[in-house]
Amino acid sequence: MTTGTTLPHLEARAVLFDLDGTLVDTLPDLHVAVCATLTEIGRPIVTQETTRAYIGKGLRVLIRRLLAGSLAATDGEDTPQHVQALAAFRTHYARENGCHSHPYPGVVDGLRALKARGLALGVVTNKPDVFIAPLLEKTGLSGFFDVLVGGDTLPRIKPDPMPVVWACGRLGALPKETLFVGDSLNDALAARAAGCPVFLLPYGYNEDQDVRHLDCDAIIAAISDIEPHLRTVGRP
Ligand SMILES: O=C(O)COP(=O)(O)O
Ligand SMILES: [Mg+2]
Repeated sequence: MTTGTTLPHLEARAVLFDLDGTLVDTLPDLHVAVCATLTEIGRPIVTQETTRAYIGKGLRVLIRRLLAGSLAATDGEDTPQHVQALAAFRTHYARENGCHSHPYPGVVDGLRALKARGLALGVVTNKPDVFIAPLLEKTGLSGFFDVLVGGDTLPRIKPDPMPVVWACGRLGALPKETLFVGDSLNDALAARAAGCPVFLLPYGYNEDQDVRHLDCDAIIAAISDIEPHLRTVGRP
């Protein structure tokens, strides 16, 4: 793993981005929707730091963790209360999505620079599909991406490599020519298993862990740090 000025130079045709915690700081929206959901089902609200720790493995796991009050609660059967909480969250988040969220510093400039170089760009997120386009629209990021893969596009989500491999295929690029940029273990595992080089950002949500301990090719400070370090193979 390298940081700062010692970033590796990569040859790339395409760049895939995680969404929550990488391109957009969505925690404020998610937290308002989490608290509204807990209130609706008669549970005490949680702190924003708890919501931050529970984000990452998709909506179903977020709800499981909230109802169990534990980061470890990732598997199991859905009870009627899970089903009720999931439905409530979808309603509340549809209202809040994009209202209090902002792209991180360097995102717009960084995406513009990559686009100007002719690279194909995509998003691979565990966020449910229905929320992706409205969020990109409200945060001024729609129009940059050639493919969007969400939490229900395919049978598997990150950390499985399936959505990453599929997105590479849609962009006409081999995984080894596609840089994956994310903020979490789910991203690093999915991208590595797919065969992509991986850059991670330290400012996002990584289920309470420090990304600096993860297997990646570089930790970068901002999306605008990427373009100077890419050699373009050519647009597919
Ligand atoms: O919805 C989540 O759990 C996380 O979404 P992400 O994959 O964009 O970080
Ligand atoms: Mg993320």
